[in-house]
Amino acid sequence: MCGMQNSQENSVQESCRRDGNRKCRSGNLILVGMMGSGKTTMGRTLAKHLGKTFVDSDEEIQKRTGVTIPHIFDIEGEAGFRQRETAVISDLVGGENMVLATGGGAVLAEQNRAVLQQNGIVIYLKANVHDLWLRTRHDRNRPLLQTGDPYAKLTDLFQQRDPLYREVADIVIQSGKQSVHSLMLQLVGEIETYRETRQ
Ligand SMILES: Nc1ncnc2c1ncn2[C@@H]1O[C@H](COP(=O)(O)OP(=O)(O)OP(=O)(O)O)[C@@H](O)[C@H]1O
Ligand SMILES: O=C(O)C1=C[C@@H](O)[C@@H](O)[C@H](O)C1
Ligand SMILES: [Mg+2]
Repeated sequence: MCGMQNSQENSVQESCRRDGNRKCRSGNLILVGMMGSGKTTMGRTLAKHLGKTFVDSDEEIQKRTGVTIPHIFDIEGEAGFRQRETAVISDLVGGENMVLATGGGAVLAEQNRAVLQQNGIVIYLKANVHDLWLRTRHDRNRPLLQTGDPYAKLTDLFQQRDPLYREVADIVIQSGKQSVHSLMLQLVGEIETYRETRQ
């Protein structure tokens, strides 16, 4: 991290200390959004850039169970997976100075939405359905998209979830054709602006 980024991040943390609530003071940044919106990819890049710890709720579920997400869906169904997801999120949000990438369906549970909002600045990584489809079409690790028409499934999920992502988000950032790195730099600027307005 260069000196300028350090001083920028210090001033961000200083303004948040004055703010006094955990959302800001924890130093946590929480990414929500659809499958393929880039939460894992962007989360890793953002964490590295800001010197924060990167945590991913899907990865944590797989680590704890020792099996893949498709396997959990096979054995326990989506309902079983959601219970595990809620338990993992409620543990992970206790951390500090981290970037937390959530699973695409994390916002479905009201309990998750509440704890995400309370424990960090929530960023909705928004992408259009066509881009989501392009990014996920060759991947077999997303059980909800293993249907005859994943484009239609993504369209349905987007319609159902977009209001929930917007409800929980402090910042909404549109991801499109720009590189992950330039999107990350734009996001860093938006986080700084968000924190300044909370002084
Ligand atoms: N801004 C971007 N531009 C182009 N491709 C991207 C972008 N962000 C992510 N990708 C690509 O899209 C794919 C899915 O990204 P990623 O796994 O980060 O999504 P996710 O939001 O974590 O999905 P999930 O909710 O299923 O965990 C990856 O192949 C990644 O390289
Ligand atoms: O959008 C969803 O419901 C999901 C997204 C992934 O991150 C995983 O959490 C799982 O495949 C379910
Ligand atoms: Mg992910």
